[in-house]
Amino acid sequence: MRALKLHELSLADRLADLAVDALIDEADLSPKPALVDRRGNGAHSDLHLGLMHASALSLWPMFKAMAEAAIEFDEIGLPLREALGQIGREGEQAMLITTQGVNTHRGAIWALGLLTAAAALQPRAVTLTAARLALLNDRYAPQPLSHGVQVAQRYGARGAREEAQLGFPSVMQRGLPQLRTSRLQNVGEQNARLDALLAIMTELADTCVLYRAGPEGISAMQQGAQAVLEAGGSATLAGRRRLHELDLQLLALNASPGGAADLLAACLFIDRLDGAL
Ligand SMILES: CC(C)(COP(=O)(O)OP(=O)(O)OC[C@H]1O[C@@H](n2cnc3c(N)ncnc32)[C@H](O[C@H]2O[C@H](COP(=O)(O)OP(=O)(O)OP(=O)(O)O)[C@@H](O)[C@H]2O)[C@@H]1O)[C@@H](O)C(=O)NCCC(=O)NCCS
Ligand SMILES: Nc1ncnc2[nH]cnc12
Repeated sequence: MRALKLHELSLADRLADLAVDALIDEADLSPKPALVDRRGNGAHSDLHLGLMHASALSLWPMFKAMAEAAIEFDEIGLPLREALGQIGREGEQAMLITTQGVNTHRGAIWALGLLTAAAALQPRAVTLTAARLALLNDRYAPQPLSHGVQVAQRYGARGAREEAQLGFPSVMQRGLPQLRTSRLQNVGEQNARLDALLAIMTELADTCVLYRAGPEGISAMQQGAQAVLEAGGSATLAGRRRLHELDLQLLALNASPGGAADLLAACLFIDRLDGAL
């Protein structure tokens, strides 16, 4: 039988591949502070690396369907936004069936879902297009008292919704420039990705951290990440020591930066779009 060549895959297939690859690469990256990685479960009792992989793979049909919806509707508007919401909710159900009820990738469904659709629609203006989609109000979205909503009420924090509506500033202004700067310094790809994650953590109001550890957790995350970068980044001995300290500090606070992890996956996805389409 003739082997299928990569360029014979449809655009939607390739975007879904890129999104799942980004999620798996994020999960595998180690050592991430207090997050699930190759070393262990971080600050999570119900997550492990195999579950993160299975969850990422379960989302492939959802990402493909989001890209196909964007191609079919072919314009930014409420019909596409509401179709994406419906596909996202179904994807969330598929994830929960795979993980037996554990929330592995809720934030990633939101961020990477919007970016996948945006890449299918406007490959030259992906984050702007994703932001315009995120600004549209899906009339069928449920309004649960999520952790994000609870910490928004308590601390006025801006969460996943606003990050997308603003065009992913944590990725575009922090993560992606750091990823590329670290690569230019020849620190190795894994260290460049760790540095990108740390750069995202320096300013993010991660609602997972806020919910679990309040403003103290956010300060520990932001200042600790900054300290690693100022010490020379994760490829240096001084930076590694700071990274280890940050890991211990976040574990002691039970503070898991799950939102930052999702945004690292978004960063890897956007990085790879160049040249892949
Ligand atoms: C619009 C939504 C994003 C909902 O937003 P909201 O803030 O109301 O909802 P949350 O349920 O709190 O989820 C947001 C998830 O986004 C990630 N995140 C956190 N902070 C940020 C940030 N500043 N910027 C970007 N992304 C951020 C984070 O996801 C990761 O953490 C998950 C674990 O979270 P947590 O809830 O704390 O943990 P649990 O296991 O549930 O509890 P404990 O362990 O603490 O006991 C993990 O999954 C990561 O992915 C936030 O969780 C959008 O999601 C939405 O509308 N959803 C409804 C369904 C839908 O329509 N979907 C389709 C949309 S196209
Ligand atoms: N590696 C990870 N660990 C814990 N929560 C996450 N959410 C997304 N990626 C994660």
